[in-house]
Amino acid sequence: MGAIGIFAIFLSSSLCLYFVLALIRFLHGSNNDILNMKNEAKNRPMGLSHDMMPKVQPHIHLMGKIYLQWYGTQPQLVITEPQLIKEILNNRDSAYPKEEAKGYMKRLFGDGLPVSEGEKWTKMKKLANHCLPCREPESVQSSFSPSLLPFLKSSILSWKAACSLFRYHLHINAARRLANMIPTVITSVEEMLERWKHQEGKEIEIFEEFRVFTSEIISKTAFGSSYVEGRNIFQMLMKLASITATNGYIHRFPGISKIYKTNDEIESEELEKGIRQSILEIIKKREMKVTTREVGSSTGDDFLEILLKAHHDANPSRKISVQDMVDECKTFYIAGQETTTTLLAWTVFLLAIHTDWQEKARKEVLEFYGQQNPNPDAITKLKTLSMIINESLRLYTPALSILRKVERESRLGKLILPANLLLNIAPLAIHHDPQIWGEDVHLFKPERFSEGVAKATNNNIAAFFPFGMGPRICVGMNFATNEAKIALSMILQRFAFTLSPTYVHSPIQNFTLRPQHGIQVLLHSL
Ligand code: HEM
Repeated sequence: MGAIGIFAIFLSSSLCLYFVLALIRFLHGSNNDILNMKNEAKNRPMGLSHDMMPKVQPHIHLMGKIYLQWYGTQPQLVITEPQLIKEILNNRDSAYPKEEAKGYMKRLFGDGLPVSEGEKWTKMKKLANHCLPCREPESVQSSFSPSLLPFLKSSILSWKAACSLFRYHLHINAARRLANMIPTVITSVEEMLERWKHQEGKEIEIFEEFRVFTSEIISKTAFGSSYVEGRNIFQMLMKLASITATNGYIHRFPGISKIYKTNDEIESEELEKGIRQSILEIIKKREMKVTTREVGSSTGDDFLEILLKAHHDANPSRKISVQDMVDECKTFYIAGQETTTTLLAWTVFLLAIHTDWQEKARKEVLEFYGQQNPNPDAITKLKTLSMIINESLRLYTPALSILRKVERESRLGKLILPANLLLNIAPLAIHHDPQIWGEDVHLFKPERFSEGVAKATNNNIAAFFPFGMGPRICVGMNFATNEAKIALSMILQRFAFTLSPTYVHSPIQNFTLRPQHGIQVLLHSL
């Protein structure tokens, strides 16, 4: 039968594994090992050591770079082999779809874009791409009407021409969206930096600062409302995300929640209802604005406006429901804010330690804008800042897990995977693999990216994928990196910063990879 057959049988005896893993967990300590690391934090160097990854969960090493761990009540394969990752994420036969959201994940995302599949996903992705500065090859295919596709593909020339035309349209569209978002981002950075002025020479906690900032940006650009209006939703979503993160790996017998609900389950249900109610109010307000709007005036084509238009679309195949609108609003709040906050906070942290790179980045910013505000043209040319952001995304990858399931029995490399097996792709582990990045993998060296991502990864696209890859690549990738570049440029123009002696290094997994005790820096006006 061979190793492959034995492996398949091994996986199917899931109940047996449940007890094995429970025992390992008992022997190794709690499932919150990474959370418990704070006690050792003071003695730890300022990095993320490779051995932190396996410690996230008790696991069994299966073969090569494949591990087995337990997710809730299901076994999960943790894959840290780039070749296999590429195969999974680029698969186009629906062999590795997203797992249907259940329990806490369902309450958090509903059936929104990150968890939906099939036609619904295509429809929602188109809507999201419509309002964010994006560029992804998948859009080429999905943007032509299905009835036109056979005609366009009938000749290689007409297909190539259609793709070029579409790419040009995307380029113009992306540039327009970037130009649209810049004034909003600049205003919010200015407000944040105005607060910072009064902290000259004092300590400031930047994770919280960036949380407020990114919340405001996503509110304004996606919903046209202010952060204050959305504050309640944010607080509830953050609480729900935190409960989801802590409960993700907790073992409960299937169906037990129907008989007995934990405090977290009760609280998460209430949060879900509260979030839905608040989002419905924002939608209602906007709907009233739209109906009473004077002819010719517009609140722009922000995401909410695009969702509302789709909700009222006369064509049933394009129409979306009220629940779809709520789910997508939640997605934008959660996916758009938490990840970008993490990126900004760890980048400032790294620059606060590596003041030589802080100086280099400042020099570049001053060369491009002087004391002027960032402009679309210069933003795309900030090479040093892009290298720094990439290195920050490599060392402190915000999204720790990319989850898929095996739809039907499939061959992956040398393995035959049984249907319904969960796959956990771990970008952080790949980004910290010394075999890919060299022995200095844990060091902050933005120069790795001086000749682009392809060169840094030896053309191995699956060696660096902080935004995922393939059809499900992040729709907010350009939005997030542009937002980060604008904020960092404006900070560098006005302040020098160093790490405060009170800072305790303790990165934890709580939905994203975040600093458990915040990041304290000392500000010096320039
Ligand atoms: C530094 C910032 C960000 C990081 C690191 C990040 C990371 C990711 C990753 C890894 C995925 C792929 C998940 C998968 O394949 O299962 C993803 C998907 C997604 N992201 Fe982001 N993201 C960021 C910012 C944003 C922003 C600003 C938005 C929205 C405004 C956003 C919206 C989404 C959505 C809707 C998806 C689902 C796409 C799909 O399933 O087709 N993200 N993101």
